[in-house]
Amino acid sequence: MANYFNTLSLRDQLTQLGKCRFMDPSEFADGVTALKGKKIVIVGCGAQGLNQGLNMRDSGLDISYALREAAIKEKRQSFKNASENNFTVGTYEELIPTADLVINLTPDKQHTNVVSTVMPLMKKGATLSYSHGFNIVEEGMRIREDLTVIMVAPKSPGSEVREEYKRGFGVPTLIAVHPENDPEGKGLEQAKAYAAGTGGDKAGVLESSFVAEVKSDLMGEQTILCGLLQTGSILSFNKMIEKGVDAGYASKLIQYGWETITEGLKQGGITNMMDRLSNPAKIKAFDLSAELKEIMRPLFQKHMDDIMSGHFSKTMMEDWANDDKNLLDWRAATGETAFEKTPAGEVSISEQEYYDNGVLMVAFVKSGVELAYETMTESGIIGESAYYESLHETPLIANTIARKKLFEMNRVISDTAEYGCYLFDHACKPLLTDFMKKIDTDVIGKHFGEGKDTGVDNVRLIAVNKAIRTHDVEVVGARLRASMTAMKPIG
Ligand SMILES: NC(=O)C1=CN([C@@H]2O[C@H](COP(=O)(O)OP(=O)(O)OC[C@H]3O[C@@H](n4cnc5c(N)ncnc54)[C@H](OP(=O)(O)O)[C@@H]3O)[C@@H](O)[C@H]2O)C=CC1
Ligand SMILES: CC[C@](O)(C(C)=O)C(=O)O
Ligand SMILES: [Mg+2]
Ligand SMILES: [Mg+2]
Repeated sequence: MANYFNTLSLRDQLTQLGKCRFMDPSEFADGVTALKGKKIVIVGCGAQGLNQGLNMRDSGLDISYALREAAIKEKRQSFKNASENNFTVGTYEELIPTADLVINLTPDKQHTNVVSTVMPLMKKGATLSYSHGFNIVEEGMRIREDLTVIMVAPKSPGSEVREEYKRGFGVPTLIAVHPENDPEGKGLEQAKAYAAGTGGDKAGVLESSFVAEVKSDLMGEQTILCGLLQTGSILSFNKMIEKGVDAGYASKLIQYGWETITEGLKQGGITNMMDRLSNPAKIKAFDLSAELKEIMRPLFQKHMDDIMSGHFSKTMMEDWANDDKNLLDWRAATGETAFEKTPAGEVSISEQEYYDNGVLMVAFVKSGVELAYETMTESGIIGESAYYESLHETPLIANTIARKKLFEMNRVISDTAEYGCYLFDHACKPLLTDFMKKIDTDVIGKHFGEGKDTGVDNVRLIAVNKAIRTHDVEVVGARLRASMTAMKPIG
């Protein structure tokens, strides 16, 4: 199998990378009708499998789970997830031949194996769906010509897919139809109905392509969403310990700080997050962020280049073939960091204190969101896609760190995201050595400017505010957030 993206002409690569249309809510007027009464079988019942299935069943669809025999016999977690929620569970042989739609929600590493096993069992004219297109785009998986191939990719961890649905909304979702597999022209209608079933249509759906989803998803998760939150956590914690800040306080500031400051991001973008700081702290965060952007830009560009060329997927697949040696070593090393091992102290930290004592964290978030957005859009990915994969999803990932630190983040995200996160973190930490030498507790651990003159130069403040507000991620973000709030909850 050859990397599908690399087999395309440059013109086709650019067309597919640039495919991105924000769909009008009226396009979802038929809801789940295109899948109503159809037999839907989900393969795998993990982070995405369970939560998407629960939402679709609550939306009136017929969902069951096909698991490998050993998982059923040994009553593994996937079996418990499905059976304890009263879903029908069966083997591939029992359920796949009956399915109109087979949804593959197993880890990306297993897709070639799973799809090769499932495909011969699928009935003629059925549909196969993915929530991430790695297998199609990076591995070049070829699917039987009579089958329709679609993608419905929630821009969120599975836990949030369910929580947002229960709140009456959903998470933004990318949908796509594989251009090589739409023999009956029904792919888009089915993908729309599936997105409506998960609640995605209530938060905004982009009609995209497998190529655009894969290249933007990999870039977001490796850099701002997971990689930089990991690097920022470890470096900020170590600095506070070096400077004598109480370990329990430092641990709590980081564990819950990302969630608190990115709540500001979620509500009103980088502008609002920065506006939560005092004027002098805002200017300091702006300057730190500019410095961070200069240092990290080549690393962000390397990640994007390696994702585009297929180098990233090639090296990750080599690790798969090597029994996940790098992944497992990096996972173990993360578990041994002082941040992971130090419990959050029983101290009270007010919402505002997370901003005032976490100016460096604000600078990390601003630099990472802007760099990820800039690097993606410079490579042909459309602003809306880049927004979802940078600014929009950062608070959702920050929520996972608040639950159980980096362990929880890396447990909840896909194995592909976890691998990319560690890869970035191991390259980024050494790059920031000199930068971190200059950092003191005024920007991490203590209140910035406490007891000092809070005056600022008006001209500088106006220039800083203008630069923050006119960044393209803010312009695109304000438009998308306005359309999300205009959408109605699930009826
Ligand atoms: N994690 C996330 O939040 C997101 C994930 N995605 C995508 O969703 C897909 C699923 O990822 P995710 O939910 O993280 O996966 P998980 O690792 O959470 O789920 C794994 C599931 O697949 C089953 N499984 C594992 N290995 C095999 C195998 N060899 N054969 C058959 N079944 C197997 C497991 O069951 P058992 O081992 O018990 O048999 C389990 O039910 C991926 O394509 C991912 O990129 C997209 C957006 C976000
Ligand atoms: C951010 C990681 C992700 O892409 C996701 C939750 O969207 C993943 O692969 O887990
Ligand atoms: Mg993703
Ligand atoms: Mg991903």
